[in-house]
Amino acid sequence: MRIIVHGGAGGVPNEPEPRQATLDEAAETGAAAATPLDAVESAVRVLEANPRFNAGTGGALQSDGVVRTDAGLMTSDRSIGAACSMAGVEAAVSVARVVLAETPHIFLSGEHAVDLADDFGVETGVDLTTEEKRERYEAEDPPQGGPREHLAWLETRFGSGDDQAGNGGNKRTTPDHDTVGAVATDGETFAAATSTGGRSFALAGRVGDVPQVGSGFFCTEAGGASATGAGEDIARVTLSRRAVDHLADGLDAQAAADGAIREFEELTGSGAGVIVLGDETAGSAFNTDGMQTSVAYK
Ligand SMILES: NC(=O)C[C@H](N)C(=O)O
Repeated sequence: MRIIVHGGAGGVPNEPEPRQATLDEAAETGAAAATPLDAVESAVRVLEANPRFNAGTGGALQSDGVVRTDAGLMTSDRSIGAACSMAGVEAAVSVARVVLAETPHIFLSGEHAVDLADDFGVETGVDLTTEEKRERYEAEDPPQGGPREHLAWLETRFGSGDDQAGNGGNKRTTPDHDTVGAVATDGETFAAATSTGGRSFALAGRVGDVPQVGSGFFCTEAGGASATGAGEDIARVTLSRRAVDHLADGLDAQAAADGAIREFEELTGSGAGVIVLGDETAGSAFNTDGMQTSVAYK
């Protein structure tokens, strides 16, 4: 098994070493798995369980102070599973896998996704909030009332506090850099997965690129990709699909990642990163200040 994992694109993390050690552990865990789907699920679960990453435990708080998790995965035969807006679910990637394996659908949301998790043995009711993120939220004088009040509150706080409309607003320095993802191959088939707590102080119920096929993740027989960064802008350009299309056009994984990020920047002026795995090659690219990755092979 060959696997590449990422720990999110954004600013340079405060403590890169322990994060890198966890990414290496995730890659090793995935490389030891039996199938590419098992590989990406098990690798992402290592990262979801670690509060240093904005996925599962340690996820970003939305405007109402709740962490809601999103994840998506896909295999090269175009099987897809995604789940979003789940309160109290650490292993979002495993819920996505339940959607893929156990339902005739590709995407489930909110309380129904949590019910599905519960019924299929994925733990629910987990406290995903870290003290540090709770304190950061409380210090921002949280909004009361309905969505209009929340929108007024998040105007100056969401992400890096810049314009949310695209057009270069979601700057490269966005602090929300800890989404996680993995792409794996056994030499014959591929799988890709991405998982996140979203973006800090987003409107309660907001869902970004991560569980949207082609945006946060994509996979065909040409290879797979997992994206991270300003989710609204990633969705605008379907970043992961773009990277995999470059593989299908014959580029190697590094050139595919570079091309996709170059186009993303030209089209949005925003910040993101992507990991790509093709036939023989792994690649990654980002236009933010940092993105940690790890590759393993067994
Ligand atoms: N840090 C991230 O990658 C955030 C994620 N792309 C989202 O918008 O939900």
